[in-house]
Amino acid sequence: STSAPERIQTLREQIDTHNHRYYVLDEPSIPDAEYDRLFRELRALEDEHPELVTPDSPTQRVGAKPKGGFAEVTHELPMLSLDNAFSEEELRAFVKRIADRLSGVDGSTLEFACEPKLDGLAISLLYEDGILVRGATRGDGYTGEDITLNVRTIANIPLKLRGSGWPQRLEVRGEVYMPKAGFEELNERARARDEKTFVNPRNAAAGSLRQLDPKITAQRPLEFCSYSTGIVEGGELPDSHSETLRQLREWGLKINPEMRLVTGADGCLEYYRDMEQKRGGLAYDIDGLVFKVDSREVQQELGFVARAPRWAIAHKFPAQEEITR
Ligand SMILES: NC(=O)n1nc(-c2ccco2)nc1N
Repeated sequence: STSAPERIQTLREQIDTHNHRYYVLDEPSIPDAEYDRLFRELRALEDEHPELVTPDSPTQRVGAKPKGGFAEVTHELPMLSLDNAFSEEELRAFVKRIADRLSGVDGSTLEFACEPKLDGLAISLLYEDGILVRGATRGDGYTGEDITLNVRTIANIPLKLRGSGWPQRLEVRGEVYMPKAGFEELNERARARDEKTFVNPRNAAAGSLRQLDPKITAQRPLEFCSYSTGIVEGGELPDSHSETLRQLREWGLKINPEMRLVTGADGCLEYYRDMEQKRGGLAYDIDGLVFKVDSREVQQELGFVARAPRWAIAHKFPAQEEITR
């Protein structure tokens, strides 16, 4: 028969793989009942052998409520916001400004990575030696709140990276959001209990993440989607943004399946028209799109203006008349 440490290791690997397939690849691999059985067996073995419990075990997602408020986190690299474009002209002007700054580059051949702009809460995840060590809100871009215990409860945020080859210190940035269906169900339950409801999924996500008690956060239908990196130490990332996102997916992080590579302002505007059509049918709220110069070298050449990167723009949809939910 296999020893407890061996059985625990096997169960963890199986559960991590099922989680990856279910939450990141959207390809569930076993029936829920079978998954629950594995999870219960692991929890029972860890109860019998508490000395074998490690923070990255799938059973260690929901911690105890910390005394006092959230600790503060200073972002080593500021999490800057994005400049906005509200029209085709402004989008074209953005691309032209970039081309003008890059000697001899024709904007129509410049590659852009396009992503939906998720309407949630921006957070930072810090992985050291592949282990999730900290989660923080964006805050004002320079200082945020330490919400590590809360982000650990979000099922599609890996507690440890998959595969290998990640930098010793890797900061992953992305959005925590609440899918529309989860938002409706949450408000339905709140109404049934005469509790307060949330105005929209963005507020619901913010409210759920900034709960002091992780047990409450754990009950909220939150998801994470990564869209950029911050600190990278002790290792290399691919040369382009789109390749970096694909690498993050290999390491177990969710990226948005609507991400596309296009060329020039025309390519961005075609993506804008496509996504304007798809928007209503998406499982989550978006308030625009984000276009980023794909080449990291060109991003570094363009740098940032005081407030936002020169190399990225958020192209917002016209504000929807307040739809009654
Ligand atoms: N909110 C959102 O979906 N974002 N935000 C960025 C971003 C902000 C700064 C660099 O990239 N990218 C995406 N998809």
